[in-house]
Amino acid sequence: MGGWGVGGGPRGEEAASTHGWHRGVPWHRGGPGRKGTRSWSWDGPERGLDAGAGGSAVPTSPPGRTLWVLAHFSLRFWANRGVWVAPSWRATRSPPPPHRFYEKVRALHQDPGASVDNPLLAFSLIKRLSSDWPRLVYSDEATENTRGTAPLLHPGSGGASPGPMEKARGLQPPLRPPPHPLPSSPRWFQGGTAGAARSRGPGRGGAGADAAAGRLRAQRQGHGQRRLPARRHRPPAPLQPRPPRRALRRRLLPCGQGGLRHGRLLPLHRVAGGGRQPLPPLLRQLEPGGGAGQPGGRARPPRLLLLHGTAPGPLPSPPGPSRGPGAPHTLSAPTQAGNISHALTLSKEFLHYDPSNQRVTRNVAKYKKLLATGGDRAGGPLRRPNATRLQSRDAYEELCQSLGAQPAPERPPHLGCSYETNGSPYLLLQPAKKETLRLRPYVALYHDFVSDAEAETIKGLAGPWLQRSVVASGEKQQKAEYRISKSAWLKDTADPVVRALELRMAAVTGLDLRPPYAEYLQVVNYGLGGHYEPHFDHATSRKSPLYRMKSGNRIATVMIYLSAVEAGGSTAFIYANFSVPVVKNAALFWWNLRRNGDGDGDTLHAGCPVLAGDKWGETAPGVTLG
Ligand SMILES: O=C(O)CCC(=O)C(=O)O
Ligand SMILES: [Fe+2]
Repeated sequence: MGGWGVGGGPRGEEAASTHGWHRGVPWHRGGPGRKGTRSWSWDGPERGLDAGAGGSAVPTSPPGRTLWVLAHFSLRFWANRGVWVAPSWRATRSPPPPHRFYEKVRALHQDPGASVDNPLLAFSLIKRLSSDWPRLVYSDEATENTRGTAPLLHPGSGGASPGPMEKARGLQPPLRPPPHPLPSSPRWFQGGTAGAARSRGPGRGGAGADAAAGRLRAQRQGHGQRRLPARRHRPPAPLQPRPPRRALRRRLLPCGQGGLRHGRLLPLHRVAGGGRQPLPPLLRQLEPGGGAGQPGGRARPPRLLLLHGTAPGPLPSPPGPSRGPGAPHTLSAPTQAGNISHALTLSKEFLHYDPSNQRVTRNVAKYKKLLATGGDRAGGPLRRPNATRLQSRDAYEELCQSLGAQPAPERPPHLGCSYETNGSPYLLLQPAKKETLRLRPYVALYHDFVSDAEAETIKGLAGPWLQRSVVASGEKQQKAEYRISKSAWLKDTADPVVRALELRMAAVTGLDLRPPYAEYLQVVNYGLGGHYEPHFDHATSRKSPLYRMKSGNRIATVMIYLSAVEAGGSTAFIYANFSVPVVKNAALFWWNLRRNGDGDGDTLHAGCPVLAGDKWGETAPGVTLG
């Protein structure tokens, strides 16, 4: 005990026991507001019985219940055929639509009362506001309820002369779904929730969670026996796997079992160049604190950063406070999510209340032009073609559900834990604690690679500069739906801690991380549901701009986990069929290229959706051998 390995701990079992803890809001069996099923749903009676003093008129004794159900359905039968049922009866005997509506509202109001500091509750709250409430408000029950209660509220509506309330307010039109997603459900959140849902985390779909748990159980019983989907283009067999260069003979240590729990994750990314893309005018317009079109606005660092650039510029100064009265910052959310038509709707609504706002007036003109010219489609987040049909998707989802490291199918003697100096004087006094996780592809985890203080420093330095992460898309860098996170780049001159980390990484890996051989460190932050779907870190096409960079293709990646996460967030190696849990302060290392310089197809990997917590990482894709 007291060891520091992750390779064979009981994490999978822990994960399984907590899996599926969250069933979301208890909706009706027939689904919210689904036509055809709702009048035959048993939810009304069942909920009435369960609810006790919750206001239900449903009898609790079996004969009474049977009678109630018969009366209930015959009432529905005749009501559906237009036969009048006395409003007073309906009002006192739980008429189905208001009853169901009431139950739904009540279910949504059920709250354990715990603090939203708990990330799971925070997620559940956001989900409730984002998707559950709109579903309820625009449900069939709500519509029927409105219609059904209109005669009660407006006694004159049945006859020729309108009642007093009708006169004042007019007849209520039936509610319709909103033309666009509500402001509370920006795409980034939907992307995040989708990611989390794929991992069967918080959310509805208990059946999915059960199935996932079942798969997980089966998987635990046959360690690493899962069948992977066939690969289309299997790259040539790798040359001998190689540990980092100049590895000295090492003493293998037993890796402690279960000594580590899901930890904090701090990946370090380093990106060559670090140049920045000019802010698209549209975004600059909406930029809080200045930018084009903001008289007197201080020059702001651009919001979009290039993953690869040419001339690293100085670290920009932190964002200043918002300027301009009533700057509609919230409007930038749909714009940045690529939903220009929604941004247009919101901006028009904004102008309704503040017609003199010049900035929003200009934006409205811009959005209209963008929509007319199709420019909105060009700027939206990148979607992966046939993403749902990716061969690797099932394996990705399974690995992410397992929430931890899978034991290697075989445990050759060279897998395990060791102290390493790698021939570096930097490591003589404090050797690196290395856990070799896999040989093909070569993946190692260096435990306690950074201290808590260093992790906090890095997060503090990067925090003000975090922007939505981008991916390479041809010559450009673009936001992508399959990468939901924020990132910032750190030059080694930003702080002595950054420089120290670079030296440590160089010592441990034997790679030269000085410019122009490596990219800047990239700090990544994943919120709830944040994820990075399966990808390669190296360029897979000769046409990629990576090949034209001085540094060449990315030979290896180091990722430091800077924070712990409560659930999810593992780094999954899809083809290699294992995932590494987030271990705070540890650094994950893998080679992206084979010895001959070809990309290693076995390194397809992903950042699993974060289910609870906040995942920070710093990555450094090294690009040349030292
Ligand atoms: O977050 C992770 O676990 C993986 C991140 C990653 O692969 C990347 O940033 O390239
Ligand atoms: Fe990656």
